[in-house]
Amino acid sequence: MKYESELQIAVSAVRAASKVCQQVQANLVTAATLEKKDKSPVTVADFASQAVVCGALKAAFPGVPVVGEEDSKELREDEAAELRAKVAQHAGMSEAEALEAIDHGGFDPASDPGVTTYWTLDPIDGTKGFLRGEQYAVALGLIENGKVVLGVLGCPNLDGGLLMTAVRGEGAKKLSIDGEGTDGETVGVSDIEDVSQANFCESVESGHSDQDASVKIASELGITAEPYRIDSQCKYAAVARGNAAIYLRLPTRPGYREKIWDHAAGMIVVEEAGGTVTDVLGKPVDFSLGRTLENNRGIIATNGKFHERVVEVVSGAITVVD
Ligand SMILES: Nc1ncnc2c1ncn2[C@@H]1O[C@H](COP(=O)(O)OS(=O)(=O)O)[C@@H](OP(=O)(O)O)[C@H]1O
Ligand SMILES: [Mg+2]
Ligand SMILES: [Mg+2]
Ligand SMILES: [Mg+2]
Repeated sequence: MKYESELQIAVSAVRAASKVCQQVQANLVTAATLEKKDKSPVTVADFASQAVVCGALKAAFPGVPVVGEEDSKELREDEAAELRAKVAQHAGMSEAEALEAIDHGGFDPASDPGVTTYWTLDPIDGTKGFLRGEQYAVALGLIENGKVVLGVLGCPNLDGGLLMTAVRGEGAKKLSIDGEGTDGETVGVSDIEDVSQANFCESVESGHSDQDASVKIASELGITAEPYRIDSQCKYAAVARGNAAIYLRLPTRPGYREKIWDHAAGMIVVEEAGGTVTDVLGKPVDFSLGRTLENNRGIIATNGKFHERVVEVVSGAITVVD
């Protein structure tokens, strides 16, 4: 199999980071933090998760850079001493090791177009879901020449903890988050062919996807099922295993660019499960342009049976402003 050692390391790193996140969610997300809308639990988990994954990638593949969502700037400040200690404790590292590992994720592909192979990491995707005690994901993808070739998506709260993996051309698999190794059950998209019978998933947060537009689009497609709102790249997992046939992420404001780590792992999992992923205008998703998907707007993922029809209706229903 291709990418065998990359997959092995990625799976074990995402499993370890998922456990760190589960522990933080169990210990630090409380009724009091929910009440106060206190974001500190996710901050600890975000940094610790990035430290764990980047530490493992740096040890195994020192020459392959990582495009991670977080950096250690805030964590290095004097006022962050307490936070820094918590991060190191949850990551199981010294403070210096944790800071160094986090900064291994500081690569920007736009800064060096000669580098065409890199990892991209979202240490916690769906931070708002994490804080609500709901769904979130640890998402790691490997990019080569602008395309995702491998993805590992940890979904610690989905069905008691599952992990989806995909290697380009080799299908998508479902593994337990607590297990070992990389063997798993093959997953496949829904086989619904009539779009009116499909259901779609979207963000819980209305600021991340235009939920008013999705109501109109669903009605035009003849879809009557309620939207399935779920946080994070768990939406891609839902499409990959047939819980939803469509994922709509519709631009909410001009100027926003999707981040590569918000899509790499989820996208390859859906594609390898038999689905199709493009942006809202039907363009292929280009991961070669830096930390963002500069040339794409929004996302449409489907089971592949009526993708063009969905793109057509979405293109007619929304105006994409730069
Ligand atoms: N305006 C806008 N449009 C689109 N996307 C945005 C926007 N603002 C933020 N983000 C990114 O959304 C990521 C969270 O994704 P979801 O919407 O799937 O999850 S959630 O409903 O917020 O839980 C979230 O990822 P995390 O920061 O990792 O949680 C952001 O990178
Ligand atoms: Mg994210
Ligand atoms: Mg994140
Ligand atoms: Mg974020």
